Amino acid sequence: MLVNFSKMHGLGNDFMVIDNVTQNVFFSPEKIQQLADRNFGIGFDQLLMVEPPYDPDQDFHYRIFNADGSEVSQCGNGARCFARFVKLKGLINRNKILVSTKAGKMILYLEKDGQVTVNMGVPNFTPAEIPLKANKEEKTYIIRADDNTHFCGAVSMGNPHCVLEVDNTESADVETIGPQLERHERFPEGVNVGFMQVLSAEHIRLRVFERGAGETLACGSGACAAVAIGQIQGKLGKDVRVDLPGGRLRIRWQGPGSPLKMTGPAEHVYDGTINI
Ligand SMILES: N[C@@H](CCC[C@H](N)C(=O)O)C(=O)O
Repeated sequence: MLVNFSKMHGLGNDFMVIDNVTQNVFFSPEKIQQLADRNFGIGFDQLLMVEPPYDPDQDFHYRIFNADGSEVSQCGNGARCFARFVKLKGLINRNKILVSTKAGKMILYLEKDGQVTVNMGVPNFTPAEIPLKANKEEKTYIIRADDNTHFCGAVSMGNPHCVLEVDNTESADVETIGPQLERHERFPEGVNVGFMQVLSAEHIRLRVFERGAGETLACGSGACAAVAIGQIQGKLGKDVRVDLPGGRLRIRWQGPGSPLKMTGPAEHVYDGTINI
């Protein structure tokens, strides 16, 4: 069977994107791992499947799979690439796109300057809904791993995130602490781990060790999580520039109860066909 796909990226967080509106493609977790392999496959952090809407008031449904084959409910950089993809492929001709994911509904806007803005919904700090094992909601949780104590904020952006403040993202021990917290027993579904350096109330640096993919050049939902957590901890303002290894995002959040907005680029790299 021949499968058409596009290779895309959002700030170097890269994707294989499949139109499952006009095709009928199914991959097992093992097949996804094989395709994600950077030496033996196409190579990507996440696979994005664009599907017909499950709900009549939406334009599309969008499924997300990590490089390890696990299906997840949110991907911020992927959402921007999804919006660019459906327009590029003529699946829609509007600049406002309504989409559902496993996490709920999102609204995406293709901006005149080529950037994409995503309404990421309301950040959810309720421990059971992140999910995080905790007796009560806190701004900062103390988590012990391998004789080390970590102070981190936690939030669901439709997927689970914890964020640690560091003095310098360049020297942060992302490779050790990332995997320790990713599968920590306090996070029953695993967690994406952000390392945030606060430069000012309007500017942070961020590295993210992603659940199911390892450290990526950028994580959109991770950037949203860092700003939401930084704001409730009193460190950040309402409009924040987030510098990730792959580039910059703008995150705007009016505070608890409001939806958070992310703006950034979405790039098409090439189209391909594989014989499965
Ligand atoms: N790269 C993404 C997040 C992808 C999913 C994540 N690894 C998870 O397991 O929740 C983004 O840009 O948000």
